[in-house]
Amino acid sequence: MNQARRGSVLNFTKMHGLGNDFVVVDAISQPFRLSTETIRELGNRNFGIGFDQLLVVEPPGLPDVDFRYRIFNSDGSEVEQCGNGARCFARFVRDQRLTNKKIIRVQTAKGVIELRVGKGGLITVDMGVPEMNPPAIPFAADRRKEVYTVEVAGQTVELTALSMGNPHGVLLVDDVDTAPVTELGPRLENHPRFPARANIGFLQILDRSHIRLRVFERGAGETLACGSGACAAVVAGRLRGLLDARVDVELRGGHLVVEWQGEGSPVMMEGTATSVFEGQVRLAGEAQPRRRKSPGKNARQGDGKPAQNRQQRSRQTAASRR
Ligand SMILES: N[C@@H](CCC[C@H](N)C(=O)O)C(=O)O
Repeated sequence: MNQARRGSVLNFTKMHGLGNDFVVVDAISQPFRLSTETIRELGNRNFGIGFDQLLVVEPPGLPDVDFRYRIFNSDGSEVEQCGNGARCFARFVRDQRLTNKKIIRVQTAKGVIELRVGKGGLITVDMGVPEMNPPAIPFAADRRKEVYTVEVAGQTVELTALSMGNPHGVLLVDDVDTAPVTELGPRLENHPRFPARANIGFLQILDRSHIRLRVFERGAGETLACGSGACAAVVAGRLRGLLDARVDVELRGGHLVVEWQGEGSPVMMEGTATSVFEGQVRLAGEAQPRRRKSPGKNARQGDGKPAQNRQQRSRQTAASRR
């Protein structure tokens, strides 16, 4: 096997959706394979680049699909869904000229999602049909309910459990500013009733079409916004009979519009995607095998760690919101 010199360079783009921030990597045009440890190091805000999620663009493995979309939390875990990431993914593949389509079909670990690039840079994501069946979430319960009681930290809380492709628990609170996000968030994320862990949303209803939301994300902690969490919150509010079909969701980092017509319908989410800068990181450790001239469909390249003398070049420093 040919070996490139140690310390290969990985090109990336730093992006965010309402402050939920991402490092996005094109794994079609460059070799990419990172260990869990390296992803954690790159995600570290003090010693790495810093991100809530790492998003990887790969060639699709299915017909009639444009790309494969892989998502890693900053703790290194690979997950099924990321709503804000999906909007950034759509903007990234167009900015990088990997496609010029306005409707982009993307393969995720939980099926195919569709991204639509609209006017003014707004991107709409069809997040799929929410799943409320406990084993499919997964959530430990003998039957489906709209509201479950859960014992946590010596108290009983009520939550709605559902999957948006990834697992969510949603609690109703009077005021998100005083909600026990950092106390209950990590405990519920790791609660035994969520065997795959979960994202925990704290939902405040302002009126039937306006909510406020904070989300303690699985594998990333509290983020400024969570797209799948916003969808889960609207579904939870609708299941409880508290919300209309189209809802403005106010998160700490900005607003999203989420629409759900009800049982059996997909959830639609609309919002912005922002590109912040492009950079390079030099990866030390394991040598990166050279990419062959015509890589096979599933070709994967070596493993690497961020080097001590990491270089990041900022080619575009001003954030450009579209
Ligand atoms: N920030 C995301 C969700 C990312 C994945 C999540 N932390 C999980 O583990 O399921 C979003 O915008 O949906």
